[in-house]
Amino acid sequence: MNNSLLSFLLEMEDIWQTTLNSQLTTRQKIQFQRLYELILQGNLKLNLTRIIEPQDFWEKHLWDSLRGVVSLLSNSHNQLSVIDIGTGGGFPGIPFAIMLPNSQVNLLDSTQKKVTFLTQIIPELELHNVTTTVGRAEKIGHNPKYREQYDVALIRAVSNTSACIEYTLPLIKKGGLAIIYRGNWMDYEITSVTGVAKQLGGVIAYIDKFKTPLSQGTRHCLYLKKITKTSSKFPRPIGIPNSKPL
Ligand SMILES: C[S@@+](CC[C@H](N)C(=O)[O-])C[C@H]1O[C@@H](n2cnc3c(N)ncnc32)[C@H](O)[C@@H]1O
Repeated sequence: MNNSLLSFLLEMEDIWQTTLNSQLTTRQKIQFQRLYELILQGNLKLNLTRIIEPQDFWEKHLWDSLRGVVSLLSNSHNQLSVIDIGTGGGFPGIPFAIMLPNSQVNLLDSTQKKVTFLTQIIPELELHNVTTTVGRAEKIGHNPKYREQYDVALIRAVSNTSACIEYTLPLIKKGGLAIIYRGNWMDYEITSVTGVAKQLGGVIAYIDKFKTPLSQGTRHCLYLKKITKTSSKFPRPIGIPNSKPL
């Protein structure tokens, strides 16, 4: 077994604790190590990620995935229903599920091969709180099995912000939270984002700006709260939210 991530996790324990408000159990450390190994194996066939060095994996996949949900991590008993839209190799959804085992996480991706891979690795990670769905956010957003069913929708590196809002808000319940992971953010974007959120029944609750702890990369997370039901005209048909942002 290649233990390189595990030893890095141990080295970084203090940073993890202070920046992510949480401590890892032995089980969680082993799950992260196994996830790392499985992603490296998966990469041989599927183009899952270019982030493969242990430090980069720790910072850009594990830490970054969890920094966006830091306010939820301090209570490991949280029982939330969560969807990760465009999850790819399982980020941020799998780290979330490892840290919050009482929450239910649905990993959604439009690429069958990626979802097949995820379905295979979930039992290997001994995760009992994760399901997978293959499909487009534009389509499942109209399916009553998924529409307005989630407390939290996560979305990282999937599309422009307007499309991310159109993908997430229809899927969350009134009172739920959409968390949109971003690199850079310009203050002038607030006007258009406020307008798009309003059309979908949401408001901006908070915009968090932070730096990653090792490479000091700038990150932003947008937290949108859903305050009214989303109109049935959203999401628009496949491809439209991305090509014709609201
Ligand atoms: C760049 S990857 C990001 C993966 C992961 N979220 C991460 O941050 O590492 C984008 C993923 O979104 C998926 N995707 C893009 N548009 C989608 C849509 N409309 N519905 C569902 N999945 C989508 C793609 O198949 C791809 O796996």
